[in-house]
Amino acid sequence: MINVAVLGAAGRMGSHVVQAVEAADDLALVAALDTDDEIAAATHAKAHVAVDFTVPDATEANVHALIDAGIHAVVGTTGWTEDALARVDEHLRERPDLGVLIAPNFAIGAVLAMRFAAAAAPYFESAEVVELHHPDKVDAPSGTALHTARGIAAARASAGLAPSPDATTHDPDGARGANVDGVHVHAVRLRGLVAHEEVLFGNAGEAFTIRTDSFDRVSFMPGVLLGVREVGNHPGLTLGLDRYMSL
Ligand SMILES: NC(=O)C1=CN([C@@H]2O[C@H](COP(=O)(O)OP(=O)(O)OC[C@H]3O[C@@H](n4cnc5c(N)ncnc54)[C@H](OP(=O)(O)O)[C@@H]3O)[C@@H](O)[C@H]2O)C=CC1
Ligand SMILES: O=C(O)C1=N[C@H](C(=O)O)C[C@H](O)C1
Repeated sequence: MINVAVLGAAGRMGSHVVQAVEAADDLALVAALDTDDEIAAATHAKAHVAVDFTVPDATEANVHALIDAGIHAVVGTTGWTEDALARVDEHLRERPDLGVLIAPNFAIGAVLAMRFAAAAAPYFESAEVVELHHPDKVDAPSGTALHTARGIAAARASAGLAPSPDATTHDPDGARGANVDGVHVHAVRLRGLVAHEEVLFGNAGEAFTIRTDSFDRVSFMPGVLLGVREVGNHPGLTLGLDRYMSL
């Protein structure tokens, strides 16, 4: 039995994780924590793994506290910077027995979309990312879109591709979106949506589109549970659920 604590348990994602853990025969929910609760409560409850779906401003401090407490961490919260990831990596050197998984998206379709986008990237002159989310989301672009764009940019760089063609010289209102390592990323916020992404590739005379849709937050739960079950077998810092899958 794996004892699980959920941080952000009252939130949109955390409340789904609480239900998914409670429904799993091999997992025990031992702590459901939210704002103002101390990580110490997870220690007292003998948690082996903590799942963090909180807010970008809180998640790094939570992960450091979990490492200090000797608890594996599965993190879905977005907003991680390269510097913050480096600090977690450094901290984990003090605890080589612990695993921390930080994944921008736990939906299987989104994990595959990120991998497929990186695989397709060397073969197209143009690439852009459009992410579409519910309007209560606090960060933009989404963590998934950032990861997707960085993967495309790295694959293009490895293949020696020139920048995507773009004649724009006048864009006073930022209509071309965010520029993530040379890949333009556009964020839509619309009531009725949950989490969606399109990756657009173009060559002369053709287009290739990858699209992933999470219509319901239940779509993230199989990936979260995979992370909970596997994090103890993967010491150190892991970025992306694909690292736990045979892809
Ligand atoms: N990786 C993935 O697959 C997915 C990632 N996400 C990401 O997960 C995060 C959460 O999303 P969502 O559930 O929609 O957001 P919510 O705002 O619904 O939930 C966040 C919860 O965390 C609570 N909280 C804030 N600070 C702390 C803290 N220090 N300790 C414990 N709890 C805290 C909030 O309380 P309060 O409201 O009082 O501040 C709230 O209940 C976002 O970064 C989002 O991008 C979302 C979906 C999928
Ligand atoms: O806030 C959300 O809802 C989501 N956040 C994650 C992100 O920023 O990529 C994952 C998913 O897109 C849902």
